[in-house]
This record gives sequence, structure tokens and C-alpha cells, in this order.
Amino acid sequence: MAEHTLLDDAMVRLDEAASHLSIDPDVIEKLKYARETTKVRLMIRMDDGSRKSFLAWRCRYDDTRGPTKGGIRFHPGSTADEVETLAFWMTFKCAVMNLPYGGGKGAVQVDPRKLSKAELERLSRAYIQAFARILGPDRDIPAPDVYTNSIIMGWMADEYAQIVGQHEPAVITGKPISLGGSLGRGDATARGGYYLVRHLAADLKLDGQLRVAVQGFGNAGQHIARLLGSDGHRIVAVSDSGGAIFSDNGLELDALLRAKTEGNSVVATAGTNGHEVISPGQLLGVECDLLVPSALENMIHEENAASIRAKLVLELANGPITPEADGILKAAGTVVLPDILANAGGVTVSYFEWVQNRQGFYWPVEEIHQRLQAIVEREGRAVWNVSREKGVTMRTAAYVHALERLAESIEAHGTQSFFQS
Ligand SMILES: NC(=O)c1ccc[n+]([C@@H]2O[C@H](COP(=O)([O-])OP(=O)(O)OC[C@H]3O[C@@H](n4cnc5c(N)ncnc54)[C@H](O)[C@@H]3O)[C@@H](O)[C@H]2O)c1
Repeated sequence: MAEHTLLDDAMVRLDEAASHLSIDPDVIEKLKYARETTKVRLMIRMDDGSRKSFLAWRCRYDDTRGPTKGGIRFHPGSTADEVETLAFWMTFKCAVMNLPYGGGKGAVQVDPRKLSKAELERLSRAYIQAFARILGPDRDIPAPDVYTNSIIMGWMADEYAQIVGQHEPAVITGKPISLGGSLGRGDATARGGYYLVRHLAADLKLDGQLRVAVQGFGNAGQHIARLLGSDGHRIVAVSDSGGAIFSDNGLELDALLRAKTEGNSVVATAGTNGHEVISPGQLLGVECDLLVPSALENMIHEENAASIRAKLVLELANGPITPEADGILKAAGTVVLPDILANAGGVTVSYFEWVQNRQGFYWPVEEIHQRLQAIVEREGRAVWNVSREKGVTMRTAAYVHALERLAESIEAHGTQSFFQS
């Protein structure tokens, strides 16, 4: 039997959305396949003088609505299937938020924790050397993703500038502020999700202090814990790749953040402040109102979805719930705020960074937050309305909302009926 890929799962969502709309078959034909996916081997010199090669990809999935936009992931498990699926999701995410972008994504199959800083810099620059002809502020604009960060984006922007012979900060977003990055990019992904939950709280019948569990404690996970914690909500469980930690009275966030800054897992805080170690599986079953998957894709699947007790799931990670698990959560009455809406704050502030780079005029952080909040609330409300009107989940509603926009753009180039008339 053919292997069931991540992209197959993504197509299930596309077909489901299409079944609620009357759109031209041309649109589906265009969105079923990536426009281009380039695979290369990056060869770098290691500190010990040896050479080592790493597989790398860049996918431009669809650029009908604008230049392709999407992060670069450094992960040992990355594959072409994962890159294309993430690029497909970016296509829909940008359309949900009405950003003038298509979707793209990139990855290097590497465990960056095993590289020295100098090796990491050489690898980041090698990525840009390999893909410079695909990239550009009007073609394809990368950003950070799992295990990449603003320092890496700064090296990459510098490498691109050296290749094209001029300053071109808008080619990449998520840069350090001093190199043309935007204020507010650091916590944008979590902040977008936070604004979404706040905006829909009354509709979702959320009231008072929430109990929150956060799976994955990197950029997205740490910031959502901080934002919700500062509103008085109780973070009762968090996990990272080293394990999970729980406190019924609420975890001490400063201790968790300190552990991460010192390069440790959250489990290093066990035994202090009432923190106790639980298994990663137990985290999903913790008694809470809100579960925030903020790690990797497919973490919530057929085998563990039934253990979830949260009433609401905010998908800060991309694709953390499989279609089978979606069905289980729907049957249990759990509302899922889907990735393409819930974590779109990151790409939205990336868009602001690109706009500021191009206009050469930079906004204060308050303006970034206001603009982000306005877009999240506008599109979050639109998706909520589609969900009510069509009686579908928030995920299907988000896909329907995005697909309508994509269809309009694709159809504007002419459809079968146009060419036959
Ligand atoms: N950073 C962004 O702007 C952004 C934007 C949109 C979506 N996302 C998505 O959010 C997710 C997290 O991204 P990030 O930028 O926070 O990455 P990150 O590398 O900063 O953090 C990832 C976290 O997940 C943890 N993790 C890995 N395997 C785990 C496991 N098996 N169980 C529990 N935790 C595990 C890691 O230890 C780390 O704490 C990804 O799906 C990413 O695509 C990020």
C-alpha cells in the first residue's frame, strides 16, 4: 500500500473545503501540486577540516496571490514531503490573513544542536548560495522556523546581499532589529494566537482564569505561556523535547524560562516550586481549558486524541493534529482553532517587516501590535462566521475562507469556461 504522506493529509483538508464551495476545477488542479520544489546537497567545511553534506529543499508552492513566503526549518527529520506540505499550509495561511503572498517553505535535514556556531553560519550561508536564484523580495521570502532564529536570518540576508551586490533586507524576514527586523516579530506567532483567543473568548464561552497546557516550549510555546500568564491564566503543564512538567497550582514561568535560557529542558525545574515531572503523553490528558500544541506536526493523532480534556485547542504549531484526531476531537465537542489562522501572527508581522524594509520607514511596536490585532480579529471573526453559517469546524471554515480568496485570484486568470466561450 502506498505510504500515507503529510501532503495526503493536507489534501483531505483541501477537498473538504472545496466540498463546501462551488469553485472551478482549475482551482483545485492548481492547488494540488507545488509549483516548484528544488532539492540540493549543501557541502560545508566542518571545524575539524572535514567536509560534510546536508540535504536541503526550497519549495514555492503557489504564487498566484504574490511572492511565496515561508520559513526555513533546520531539523534532522525534515523531508521533501514535509517541506511541500508546510508550503501548502503557508499558501492557505497567507490567504486566510489576506496577505499579498503565496506559500513557500524550506528545510535543511540537520540537527543544528550538533553543529558549532561557525558550522551553523557556514550552513546558513550555503543555503542562500544554493537557492539565491529562487529567492528575492518579489519572488520568494524566507523566515525563521523550527531551530532557526534571527541570527541565522541575519547571516542569510547578508549572504544574499553579497550575492546580488546590494542591500536587500526585504528578501528575508525575522532578522535582528539592527539589520532591518521588525519590532514585535519575536512574539508575533504567539501574540496572534493570544489575540484570537481573547477575541473569540465570549463566543467560545471562556470565562475567568483558564488552565493552560503548552506542548513545546520554544519560541511559540514560551511566548504564549508568558502572554497568557501575564493575563492571570494558570499554566499547569509544559513540555519540550526533553520531557514534560506539571503543577496543579500553576508553573513558575520565570523558572521555566530561566531553564531554557541556560540551555536546559523544562524538566530541569522539577522539584522546585511544586513542579513535578509527567510523561509527554500525560500532558495531553491534563485537566485544562486550553491546550496549545507548539512543537511539531502530527503530535496529536488517533491513539492519543481521546485523552485530551481541554475544551479548546490553539494550534500554534503547524499541523499538530492529524485528520483522524480532528474527527475524534470534533466528536468530543473540542473546538480547534486551526494553525493557518491561530499561528498566522508570525507571517503577518513578517509581512509588516517586509513592508517596512521596502518603505525604509519603521513603525513603533505599539503600531505593530495594533495592526496585528486588527487583522487577527477581522479574519478570526470572518472564519468564525463561516463556521457558524456552514455548520463546519473552525478548520474547515478557515480553509473555505482561504480557498475563496485563492479561487478568486486563480479564476481571474481565466477558467475552462472562459476559454471555451
Ligand atoms: N516561530 C514562528 O514564528 C512560527 C510561526 C508559525 C508556526 N510556527 C510553528 O510552531 C511550531 C514551533 O515553532 P517554534 O518556532 O516555536 O520552534 P522552536 O524550535 O523554537 O521550538 C520547538 C519546541 O518544540 C519542542 N519539541 C520538539 N519535539 C518535541 C516533542 N516530541 N514533545 C514536546 N516538545 C517538543 C522543542 O524542544 C522546542 O521547545 C512549529 O510547528 C512551527 O512550524 C512557528
